Amino acid sequence: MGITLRWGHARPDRLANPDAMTASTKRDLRHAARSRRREIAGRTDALAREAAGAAIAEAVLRFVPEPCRVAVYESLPDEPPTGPLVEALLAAGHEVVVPVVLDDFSLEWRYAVRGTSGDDATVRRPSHGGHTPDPEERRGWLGTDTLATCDLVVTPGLSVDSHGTRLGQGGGCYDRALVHRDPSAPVIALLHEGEQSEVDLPADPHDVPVDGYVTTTGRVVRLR
Ligand SMILES: Nc1nc2c(c(=O)[nH]1)N(C=O)[C@@H](CNc1ccc(C(=O)N[C@@H](CCC(=O)O)C(=O)O)cc1)CN2
Ligand SMILES: Nc1ncnc2c1ncn2[C@@H]1O[C@H](COP(=O)(O)OP(=O)(O)OP(=O)(O)O)[C@@H](O)[C@H]1O
Repeated sequence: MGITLRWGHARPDRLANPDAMTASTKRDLRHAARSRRREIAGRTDALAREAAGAAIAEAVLRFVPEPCRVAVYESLPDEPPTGPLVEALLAAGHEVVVPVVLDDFSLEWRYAVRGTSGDDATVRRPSHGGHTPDPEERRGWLGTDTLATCDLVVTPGLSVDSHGTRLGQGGGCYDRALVHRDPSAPVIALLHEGEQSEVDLPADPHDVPVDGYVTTTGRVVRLR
């Protein structure tokens, strides 16, 4: 008896717009990656988190031998910790900038302050319950094209595949910001150990690949 292949029906709206096709796939992958991240964070105690922060700091610092400007971000409780990295970079004399999300999902940048960490407002736009900056604060912003002046860009991400395709939080904030980067500056994502993707992630034309990633065990993986 022959095998009958049962083809599914293509949804015309998805076929007409490849971006829409990856958008729904990305949504599912993001959902799974977020629950994996919650699970990893749930079994990471304070001591392990401290070790992860130190391992990331040590690994990333090896990328920046000369005093330079590094873009980092203020990690949320479930994310690989960036606090020790910011501290270590500042202590070594580097300039550190961190993002502020704007209503149109673009990112502004400001100098990092020692000891501050991300909270809910970090990933909420001002018009959607996030932090609304006052004029004084705005005066300290460095411009949405600040990545052009950075020698190393450290991005958040839920997963990265072997080509450097990064799955982010879905705002497209980093894709917009990375348009401005200096092409000679490495872009690296931070992941919990185990979050790297063994299968190819869907990539849209706007997705800017990362050059590698660093994990919470201090493992450095160069991809490009
Ligand atoms: N720690 C950290 N900081 C970061 C990021 C990150 O992933 N981690 N970002 C990585 O890109 C940027 C912010 N990314 C964002 C991605 C999505 C939405 C968003 O869809 N927000 C919804 C409300 C979400 C909620 O209520 O929880 C909205 O504003 O409508 C906002 C910001 C910049 N800073
Ligand atoms: N350079 C860009 N200019 C305008 N819109 C963009 C740009 N990059 C991405 N977007 C839009 O942002 C939305 C989210 O994109 P995507 O799903 O790739 O986000 P992500 O990479 O997971 O998020 P992030 O970059 O914040 O980590 C999409 O609707 C996409 O069209």
